Amino acid sequence: MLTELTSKAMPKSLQLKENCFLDQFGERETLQARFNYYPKCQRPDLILGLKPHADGSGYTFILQDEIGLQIFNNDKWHTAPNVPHAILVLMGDQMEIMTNGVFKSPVHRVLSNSERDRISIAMFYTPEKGKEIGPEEGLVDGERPQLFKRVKDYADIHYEYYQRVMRALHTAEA
Ligand SMILES: O=C(O)CCC(=O)C(=O)O
Ligand SMILES: [Fe+2]
Repeated sequence: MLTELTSKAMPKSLQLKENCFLDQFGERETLQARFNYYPKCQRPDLILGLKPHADGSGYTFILQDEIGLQIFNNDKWHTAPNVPHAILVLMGDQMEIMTNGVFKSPVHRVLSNSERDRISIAMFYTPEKGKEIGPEEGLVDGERPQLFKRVKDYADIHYEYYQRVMRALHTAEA
Protein backbone atom coordinates (compact mmCIF):
# COMPACT_ATOMS: atom_id res chain seq x y z
CA MET A 1 0.00 0.00 0.00
CA LEU A 2 1.12 3.54 -0.76
CA THR A 3 1.22 4.70 2.86
CA GLU A 4 3.33 1.72 3.88
CA LEU A 5 5.79 2.27 1.02
CA THR A 6 6.10 5.97 1.82
CA SER A 7 6.39 5.48 5.57
CA LYS A 8 9.12 2.89 5.02
CA ALA A 9 11.02 4.94 2.43
CA MET A 10 11.41 8.03 4.59
CA PRO A 11 13.46 6.46 7.44
CA LYS A 12 16.07 5.33 4.91
CA SER A 13 17.16 8.87 4.17
CA LEU A 14 17.39 9.55 7.92
CA GLN A 15 19.28 6.38 8.93
CA LEU A 16 16.37 5.26 11.08
CA LYS A 17 14.68 1.88 11.47
CA GLU A 18 12.35 1.05 8.60
CA ASN A 19 9.24 0.70 10.77
CA CYS A 20 9.76 3.69 13.03
CA PHE A 21 7.13 5.95 11.41
CA LEU A 22 4.73 3.07 10.77
CA ASP A 23 4.90 2.29 14.51
CA GLN A 24 4.21 5.90 15.43
CA PHE A 25 1.19 6.10 13.09
CA GLY A 26 -0.19 3.01 14.85
CA GLU A 27 -2.50 0.32 13.58
CA ARG A 28 -5.65 2.41 13.36
CA GLU A 29 -4.15 5.33 11.55
CA THR A 30 -6.52 7.24 9.27
CA LEU A 31 -6.48 8.18 5.61
CA GLN A 32 -9.05 10.87 4.83
CA ALA A 33 -9.67 12.17 1.34
CA ARG A 34 -10.71 15.71 0.49
CA PHE A 35 -11.90 16.42 -3.03
CA ASN A 36 -11.24 20.03 -4.00
CA TYR A 37 -12.87 21.79 -6.92
CA TYR A 38 -11.59 25.25 -7.82
CA PRO A 39 -13.79 26.83 -10.50
CA LYS A 40 -12.08 29.21 -12.88
CA CYS A 41 -12.29 32.80 -11.79
CA GLN A 42 -12.30 35.98 -13.89
CA ARG A 43 -10.30 37.95 -11.34
CA PRO A 44 -7.69 35.51 -9.97
CA ASP A 45 -5.78 38.51 -8.63
CA LEU A 46 -8.60 39.13 -6.14
CA ILE A 47 -9.22 35.68 -4.76
CA LEU A 48 -7.29 32.63 -3.56
CA GLY A 49 -8.40 29.06 -4.23
CA LEU A 50 -7.30 28.03 -0.74
CA LYS A 51 -5.82 30.23 1.98
CA PRO A 52 -2.27 29.65 3.27
CA HIS A 53 -2.04 26.83 5.82
CA ALA A 54 0.08 23.85 6.84
CA ASP A 55 -1.51 20.41 7.10
CA GLY A 56 -2.16 18.80 10.49
CA SER A 57 -1.68 15.32 9.08
CA GLY A 58 1.37 13.14 9.28
CA TYR A 59 1.69 13.66 5.57
CA THR A 60 -0.61 14.33 2.64
CA PHE A 61 -0.81 12.84 -0.85
CA ILE A 62 -1.96 15.26 -3.54
CA LEU A 63 -3.17 14.51 -7.03
CA GLN A 64 -3.88 17.57 -9.19
CA ASP A 65 -5.03 18.11 -12.78
CA GLU A 66 -3.66 21.67 -13.12
CA ILE A 67 -0.97 23.75 -11.48
CA GLY A 68 -2.11 26.09 -8.73
CA LEU A 69 -0.60 24.68 -5.55
CA GLN A 70 2.16 26.89 -4.14
CA ILE A 71 4.63 26.19 -1.34
CA PHE A 72 6.15 28.96 0.79
CA ASN A 73 9.92 28.69 1.23
CA ASN A 74 12.69 31.26 1.75
CA ASP A 75 10.20 34.16 1.72
CA LYS A 76 8.79 33.18 -1.67
CA TRP A 77 5.88 31.24 -3.10
CA HIS A 78 6.93 28.38 -5.38
CA THR A 79 4.47 26.72 -7.76
CA ALA A 80 4.44 22.93 -7.49
CA PRO A 81 4.88 21.42 -10.95
CA ASN A 82 2.08 19.30 -12.34
CA VAL A 83 3.65 16.03 -13.38
CA PRO A 84 0.96 13.86 -15.03
CA HIS A 85 -0.06 10.88 -12.86
CA ALA A 86 2.49 11.81 -10.19
CA ILE A 87 1.43 11.91 -6.56
CA LEU A 88 2.88 14.76 -4.60
CA VAL A 89 3.75 13.98 -0.97
CA LEU A 90 3.52 16.98 1.31
CA MET A 91 4.80 16.73 4.88
CA GLY A 92 2.28 17.64 7.57
CA ASP A 93 2.97 19.03 11.04
CA GLN A 94 3.08 15.56 12.60
CA MET A 95 6.00 14.44 10.41
CA GLU A 96 7.81 17.62 11.38
CA ILE A 97 7.30 16.59 15.03
CA MET A 98 8.35 12.95 14.46
CA THR A 99 11.48 13.96 12.54
CA ASN A 100 12.35 16.56 15.20
CA GLY A 101 12.14 19.30 12.57
CA VAL A 102 14.28 17.60 9.91
CA PHE A 103 11.33 17.31 7.51
CA LYS A 104 9.39 20.55 7.33
CA SER A 105 5.64 20.91 7.06
CA PRO A 106 5.39 23.74 4.55
CA VAL A 107 2.84 26.52 4.43
CA HIS A 108 0.99 26.16 1.14
CA ARG A 109 -1.93 27.76 -0.70
CA VAL A 110 -3.82 27.40 -3.96
CA LEU A 111 -4.11 30.19 -6.54
CA SER A 112 -7.14 30.80 -8.71
CA ASN A 113 -6.92 30.36 -12.44
CA SER A 114 -8.77 32.49 -15.01
CA GLU A 115 -8.62 29.93 -17.81
CA ARG A 116 -9.40 26.52 -16.40
CA ASP A 117 -11.14 24.80 -13.50
CA ARG A 118 -8.88 22.79 -11.25
CA ILE A 119 -9.56 19.55 -9.37
CA SER A 120 -7.34 18.03 -6.72
CA ILE A 121 -7.56 15.14 -4.32
CA ALA A 122 -5.78 15.49 -0.98
CA MET A 123 -5.38 12.35 1.14
CA PHE A 124 -4.43 13.10 4.73
CA TYR A 125 -2.56 10.32 6.46
CA THR A 126 -2.79 10.80 10.20
CA PRO A 127 -1.68 8.83 13.29
CA GLU A 128 -4.20 6.77 15.21
CA LYS A 129 -6.51 8.70 17.52
CA GLY A 130 -5.32 8.78 21.12
CA LYS A 131 -1.81 7.60 20.20
CA GLU A 132 1.17 9.59 21.38
CA ILE A 133 3.73 10.62 18.80
CA GLY A 134 7.04 12.40 19.27
CA PRO A 135 10.51 13.04 17.87
CA GLU A 136 12.41 9.88 16.88
CA GLU A 137 15.22 9.27 19.38
CA GLY A 138 17.73 8.86 16.57
CA LEU A 139 17.11 12.46 15.52
CA VAL A 140 17.76 13.98 18.92
CA ASP A 141 21.34 14.58 20.10
CA GLY A 142 23.66 17.26 21.41
CA GLU A 143 23.71 19.07 18.10
CA ARG A 144 19.98 18.78 17.53
CA PRO A 145 18.14 19.09 20.83
CA GLN A 146 14.58 17.90 21.14
CA LEU A 147 12.45 20.59 19.45
CA PHE A 148 9.04 19.04 20.10
CA LYS A 149 7.36 17.28 22.99
CA ARG A 150 5.31 14.11 22.73
CA VAL A 151 1.71 14.88 21.78
CA LYS A 152 -1.50 13.05 21.01
CA ASP A 153 -4.52 13.99 18.91
CA TYR A 154 -2.53 16.84 17.41
CA ALA A 155 -4.94 16.89 14.43
CA ASP A 156 -7.72 18.17 16.75
CA ILE A 157 -5.56 21.03 18.05
CA HIS A 158 -4.49 21.81 14.49
CA TYR A 159 -8.11 22.01 13.38
CA GLU A 160 -8.97 24.56 16.09
CA TYR A 161 -6.10 26.79 15.00
CA TYR A 162 -6.86 26.24 11.30
CA GLN A 163 -10.34 27.70 11.83
CA ARG A 164 -8.68 30.83 13.17
CA VAL A 165 -6.20 30.93 10.25
CA MET A 166 -3.31 30.21 12.63
CA ARG A 167 -0.53 27.65 12.72
CA ALA A 168 -0.64 25.13 15.56
CA LEU A 169 2.88 23.72 15.48
CA HIS A 170 4.13 25.97 18.30
CA THR A 171 1.75 24.16 20.69
CA ALA A 172 3.93 21.06 20.27
CA GLU A 173 7.25 22.81 20.92
CA ALA A 174 9.36 21.36 23.72
O1 LIG B 1 -5.58 21.55 -3.91
C1 LIG B 1 -4.41 21.34 -3.56
O2 LIG B 1 -3.50 21.13 -4.36
C2 LIG B 1 -4.03 21.38 -2.11
C3 LIG B 1 -5.16 21.15 -1.16
C4 LIG B 1 -4.73 21.33 0.25
O3 LIG B 1 -3.71 21.89 0.56
C5 LIG B 1 -5.59 20.81 1.33
O4 LIG B 1 -6.71 20.35 1.04
O5 LIG B 1 -5.14 20.87 2.51
FE1 LIG C 1 -3.14 21.52 2.60
